[in-house]
Amino acid sequence: MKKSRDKHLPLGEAGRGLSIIKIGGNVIENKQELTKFLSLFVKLDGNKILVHGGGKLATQLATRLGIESKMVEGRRITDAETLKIITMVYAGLTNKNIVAQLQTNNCNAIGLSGADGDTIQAHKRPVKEIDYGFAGDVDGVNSQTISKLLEADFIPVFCAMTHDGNGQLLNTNADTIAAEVAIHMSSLYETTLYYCFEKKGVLKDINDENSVIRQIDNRKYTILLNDGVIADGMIPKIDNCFYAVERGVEKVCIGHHSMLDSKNELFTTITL
Ligand SMILES: Nc1ncnc2c1ncn2[C@@H]1O[C@H](COP(=O)(O)OP(=O)(O)O)[C@@H](O)[C@H]1O
Ligand SMILES: CC(=O)N[C@@H](CCC(=O)OP(=O)(O)O)C(=O)O
Repeated sequence: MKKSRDKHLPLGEAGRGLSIIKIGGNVIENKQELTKFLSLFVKLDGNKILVHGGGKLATQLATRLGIESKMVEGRRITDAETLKIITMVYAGLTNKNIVAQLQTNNCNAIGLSGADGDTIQAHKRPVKEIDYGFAGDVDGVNSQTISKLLEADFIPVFCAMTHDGNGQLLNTNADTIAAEVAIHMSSLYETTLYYCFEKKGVLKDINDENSVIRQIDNRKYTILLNDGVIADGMIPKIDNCFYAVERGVEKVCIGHHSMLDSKNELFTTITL
């Protein structure tokens, strides 16, 4: 168990474990899956934090409003109109629905964007070859504030939004938010980060649901990338996993949300 590096925290509290779970659009949009996930989430022992995406729903709403969604390498180009849509979808509809559902399960969830309690500070991504618009790169996470919420028995539920401290909300990928929160919280808690998605883990054969690769280290990752086994959204996801492990997160897993059930051992663990 890690000891607290913070003098203000009671040691007993700070030394406990913390689970950070990220869910994406495929879980959020499927009512039955979301309910199943949330019932597993509430049963998890110890401190916990939920981070959710919802990119698919934002794309659907944008289409209905006649706004085209542009993605580059899995990241949304966020112009002023798109920022309004994602604020409504992520910080509004999705976040509040999840919080309300958790409340029905006796789980005292509190919905947050990075602006709430100044929990996640970011800056607008500088324009290089691509102008991502109002996309935020994370500068810092206020682990003290988040820890105070945990100590007060709140369950933080983060959406995929940060702020720049000058009144500007920014769109930040939910996988990145989960990694950054996990990294900063790992100085106070023994932290495990779970990336939940619709498959059982990183698959050797994308068409074979049971071909889960149980462990991926740096060397194996390079081989899998070269062989084209890992592609699309899985590349930035695994990059986030390595980023988190390299910076002190104890354990990082990718799999179906059923991996939160201690009886299920089929998922992927990322190690250095
Ligand atoms: N080897 C692989 N194993 C599992 N999924 C993979 C693999 N390679 C690519 N993928 C794709 O990565 C996707 C997950 O990334 P993404 O869509 O960004 O996740 P999320 O649902 O968390 O937003 C999967 O839906 C799958 O299509
Ligand atoms: C900058 C950026 O790309 N942000 C993401 C945030 C939502 C997200 O990450 O949703 P999923 O986890 O469901 O994919 C987006 O707008 O799509």
